[in-house]
Amino acid sequence: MASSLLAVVFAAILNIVRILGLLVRRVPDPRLIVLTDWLLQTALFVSFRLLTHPLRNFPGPFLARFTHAYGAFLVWRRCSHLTSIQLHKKYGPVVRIAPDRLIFNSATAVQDIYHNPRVTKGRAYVQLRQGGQGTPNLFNTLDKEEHRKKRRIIAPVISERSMRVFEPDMWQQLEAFLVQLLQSSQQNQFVNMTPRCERLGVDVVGKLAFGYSLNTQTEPIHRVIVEGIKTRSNRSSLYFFWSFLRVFEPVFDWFEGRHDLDGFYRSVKTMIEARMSTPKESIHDFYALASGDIAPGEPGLISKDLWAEAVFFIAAGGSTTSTAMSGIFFYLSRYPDAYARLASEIRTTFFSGRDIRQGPQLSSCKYLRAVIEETMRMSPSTLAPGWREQDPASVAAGEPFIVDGHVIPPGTQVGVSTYALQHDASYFPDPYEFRPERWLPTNDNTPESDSEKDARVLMRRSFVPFSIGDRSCAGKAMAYLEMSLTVARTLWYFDFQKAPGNAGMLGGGRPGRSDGRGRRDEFQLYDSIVVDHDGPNLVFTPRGDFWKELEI
Ligand code: HEM
Repeated sequence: MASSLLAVVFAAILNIVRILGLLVRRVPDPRLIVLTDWLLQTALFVSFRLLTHPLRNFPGPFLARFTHAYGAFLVWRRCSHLTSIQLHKKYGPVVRIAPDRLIFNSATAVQDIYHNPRVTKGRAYVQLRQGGQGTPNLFNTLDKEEHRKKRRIIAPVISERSMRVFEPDMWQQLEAFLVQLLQSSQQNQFVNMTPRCERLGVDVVGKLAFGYSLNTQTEPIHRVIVEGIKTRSNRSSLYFFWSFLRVFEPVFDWFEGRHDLDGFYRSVKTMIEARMSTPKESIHDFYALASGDIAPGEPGLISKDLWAEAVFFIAAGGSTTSTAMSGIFFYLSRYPDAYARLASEIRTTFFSGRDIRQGPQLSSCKYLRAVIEETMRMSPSTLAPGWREQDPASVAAGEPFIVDGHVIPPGTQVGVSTYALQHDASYFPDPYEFRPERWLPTNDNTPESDSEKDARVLMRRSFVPFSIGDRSCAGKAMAYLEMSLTVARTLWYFDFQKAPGNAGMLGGGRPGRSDGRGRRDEFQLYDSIVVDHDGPNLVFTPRGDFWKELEI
């Protein structure tokens, strides 16, 4: 109320100043008038933001109070996850990172934001629609009822049950991955795991989405999908933070070209068209399971709904798992004890590489699960906070929205940096140490004390790589299956270590850097909607004659 009153007063002052400006137009130098007008407007704007903005009492960098440019600059430098740790150290568990955005860093805030029926996705997600206004998909729908409907349609495609039917297709793609590793090992070449895992991820999701063999692992034709996903993601992450930047789209096109983006869209179109000409029920895929509810379009045309879901599905399923898998290979090549323990678990649980399938034996590999979780803790596949805001229905009902004890004004977007939270020493002691054991029960038989139990519960609640609540990842079962099969089968057929010399350093930090990238044994991530990375470079050696099982 007070702030709207002040806004009216400021507007009145501004108008008086403008009228005065008109009156003095006889002054010979009009530049002076423009300058005075501009200075006054700026002074009024700054005073308004400092004195009356509903978020004025939240701490944060001075510039972030006035403009989204501060946060957008961090996104552009691809380091906002690293900076959020520094900001939380400086300002505490809540930081104002933009005029209308707050980031939090506590287990309580995670529950208050992501597990809260009064909350919906923030309006920033509209920027993740094609062109910033296109048809909403499951991921960027804001309306809760519309989201529920979409989720009911798509969740069965990637459920645990669906994965039982889909596993042979995943297996086939994984076989190609292993054969490629074998060939590199026979040619004594080291392997950069980032492109290998990216191509595996895309091939798997292409099969699941439209029963289509993209074969990016073995042929170059559709590899542009991987680059296209990255280009789209880099731009979207800027718009996700500051929608104004979309006006520069033609400039980005001019500098970067649209080759990758157009190639990505062309490949998706090829897949959909090929699938639409095949009988629907003949393949177990997204198209067969979901196209009854998502109108596929007139014969020969792809509907906007199907297109929006397909573009997201390919990107979500293809890139996230590849980040986690590259991270797992990175950490195993740096931590010999973890490598030895995991290799021993895999090699004693199964009798042959052919037995490594979904089921109780794979589930019994507790250390494998711990390695996956520890990797996703240290190097989560999504770095940008998932922005949320109070649902309009809750605002209309006059309900309060409280996060970690703070009353959040309507229209404010709030989020948690998964990276910062998962590196908070109060939840994860020695947060930069890769220690899968933290996810396992202790071996000794001494019962857990109350404080140990509390610490374990708190650690679990602060581990959120898939997010939580009704907008959490729908593809979790698929992701765990893909990561488990890939790592277990690789360790069955091969031993690996980091490449010798400088090549072996790829993927790690550079000692001496003070920007959060100074840790040699931390897998370096570059912030974007789809996280970017490079490496590790690894040398593979086949184990005995086990490789002969592979279908070359
Ligand atoms: C390690 C692998 C993965 C990680 C860490 C991950 C993480 C996430 C996160 C954090 C979200 C919520 C994002 C937000 O709120 O902005 C999300 C949403 C989603 N993910 Fe994943 N994801 C992974 C793999 C997959 C896979 C393989 C699929 C399957 C194609 C998938 C499908 C989805 C879908 C459909 C949503 C939207 C859910 C909704 O809004 O209802 N994800 N994922």
